[in-house]
Amino acid sequence: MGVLDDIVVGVREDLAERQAQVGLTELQTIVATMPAPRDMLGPLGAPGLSVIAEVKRSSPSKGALADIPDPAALARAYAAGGASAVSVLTERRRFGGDLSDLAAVRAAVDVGILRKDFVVTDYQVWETRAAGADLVLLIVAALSDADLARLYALATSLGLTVLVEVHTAEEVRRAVDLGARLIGVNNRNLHTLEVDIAQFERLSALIPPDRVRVAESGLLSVADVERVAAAGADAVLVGEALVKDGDPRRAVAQFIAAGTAAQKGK
Ligand SMILES: O=C(O)c1ccccc1NCC(=O)[C@H](O)[C@H](O)COP(=O)(O)O
Repeated sequence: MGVLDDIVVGVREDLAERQAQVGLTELQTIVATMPAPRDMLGPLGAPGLSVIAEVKRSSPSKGALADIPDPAALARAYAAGGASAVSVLTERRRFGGDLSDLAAVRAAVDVGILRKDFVVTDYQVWETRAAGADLVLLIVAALSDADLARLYALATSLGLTVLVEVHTAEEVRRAVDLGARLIGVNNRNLHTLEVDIAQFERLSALIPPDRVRVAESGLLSVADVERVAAAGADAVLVGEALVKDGDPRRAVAQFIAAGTAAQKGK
């Protein structure tokens, strides 16, 4: 069993506990009273490089990354630096996250919020919307075509923008066939945890130009961000480099400026 399969087993166990506490009907009642999510395709595809800045405490590949006692404060720094969206890892066992982090970030910033988790059921999509997220991640490698299509349709019907994550040429094909508007190339292989930022360079050309392209994972320096921006990234999703930086506001602003310049020079 690869790392991704292992993570999903734990996610399903934790999910069963939450479902026993809050039923689907209760979530649907909450959602019915909520304002519509922000549409994030426009901001992420706007001219210049957009940054999706992640709240990430730990990871299977690197272990503990940063104490983040106040996710809202970190999110405010990201937004002040110009981040278009904040990604909140809500998986508990491997990433030290929680849905309450997302709620705290929602209350603190007015930019888009991505729920970064391993979404494999309809319940999680409703839960994402009820928590106040604007975007949800669907990982192609974790889903059959039928599940991917059903979850995508549900999420879009709830007003969520879906970030469809791929890592191989075959997964790009599945994402494009699905009609995904926002496609993220994860430079990290979720079965082996190997990272290679050339993966974005290889797959970017396979994504039709009318889709918004996100380069995800392993972007640790300005040079890395410049590289993917020159290869066609409209946006980058960055965790480790930002949570380990003593000045996340400045780090986000620097990535935006460098990436935007690299897009123009390509
Ligand atoms: O980060 C991991 O080790 C990881 C392992 C298995 C599944 C997912 C994983 N990360 C989730 C993410 O997608 C990243 O947190 C995100 O792309 C940011 O990556 P980074 O900038 O490398 O922290």
